Amino acid sequence: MSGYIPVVDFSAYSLDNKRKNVNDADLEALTDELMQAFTTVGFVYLKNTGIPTSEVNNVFDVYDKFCFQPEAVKEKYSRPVDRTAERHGWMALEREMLSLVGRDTPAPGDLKECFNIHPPLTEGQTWPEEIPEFEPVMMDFYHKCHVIAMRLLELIARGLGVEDVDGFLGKFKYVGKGRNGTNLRTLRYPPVPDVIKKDQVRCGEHTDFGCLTLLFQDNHGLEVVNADGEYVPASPIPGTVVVNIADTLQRWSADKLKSTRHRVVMPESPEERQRVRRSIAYFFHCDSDVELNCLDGSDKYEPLLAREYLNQQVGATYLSG
Ligand SMILES: O=C(O)CCC(=O)C(=O)O
Ligand SMILES: [Fe+2]
Repeated sequence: MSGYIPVVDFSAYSLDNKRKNVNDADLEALTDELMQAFTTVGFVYLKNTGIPTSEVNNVFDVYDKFCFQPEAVKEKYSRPVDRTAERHGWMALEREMLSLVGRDTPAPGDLKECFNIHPPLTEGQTWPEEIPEFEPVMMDFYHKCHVIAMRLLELIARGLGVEDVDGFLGKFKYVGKGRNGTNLRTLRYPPVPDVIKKDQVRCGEHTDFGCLTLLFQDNHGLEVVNADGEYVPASPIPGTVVVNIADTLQRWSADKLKSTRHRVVMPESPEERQRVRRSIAYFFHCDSDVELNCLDGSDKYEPLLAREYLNQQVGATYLSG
């Protein structure tokens, strides 16, 4: 733990706290702390969110169960290769390469296996019937993340001085209902094989596309770029969730909020290389048809639909195959 990423106590606005019981002075202090971090580092560790660790572990276990299914079963839930398809479904090892947008040298696929959950399911999409608890466990977790993300967003809007905070929150009304890119992704990085391809990593260097990301992790490997452009570890701290600003919110805030590059590296020691890494990312997006006008009233960026911006960002990312 480098100490570079601050730990912020979210008790004042945790899931256990009903909105009407929340103390405004506490929220203001929390907002200041979050803004300090999100305008510089772009990342925080959030503790006391009210999401129990047992539920996080349950999501890891349910996804493990899926990963241990025969390949033919998993294939049934494979996400279509078509880049324009909705982001729902399973992606096999090496199927995706996350790397900086615009990078032009092809790199090997990431050594990870992930499942994107993007409700509501549309035609042809199904929940894994082999694991009956998959849908309820994932959806319950999705809803908890949604509440935390909305609360964070409200504080960020206040911190940015947005006048119509409710109006701003209203630009996220289709989360989980369609016309919105929010998705929950479970990830499993298997033990590192003896032979790997040149430049192959667990998850390539990138920034996230949406507005905010919540990331739960059980093992080392995540690294975040610091102010000097160097990677520092963002190792798991028990009981916390990593939260970071993503590209859409950076652009929308006219770069006041920072979307910071990060990656997941291979462990060095032979013992560590044998350890699986599991993580869960909740990618929180605004509604697809929102027009991104700089929230500070400036014209730093041209107005652009969130959907169009997302498509630009996603374009260079997915390996077909
Ligand atoms: O697995 C992780 O910890 C990071 C994954 C990630 O950054 C992503 O999928 O955007
Ligand atoms: Fe990421």
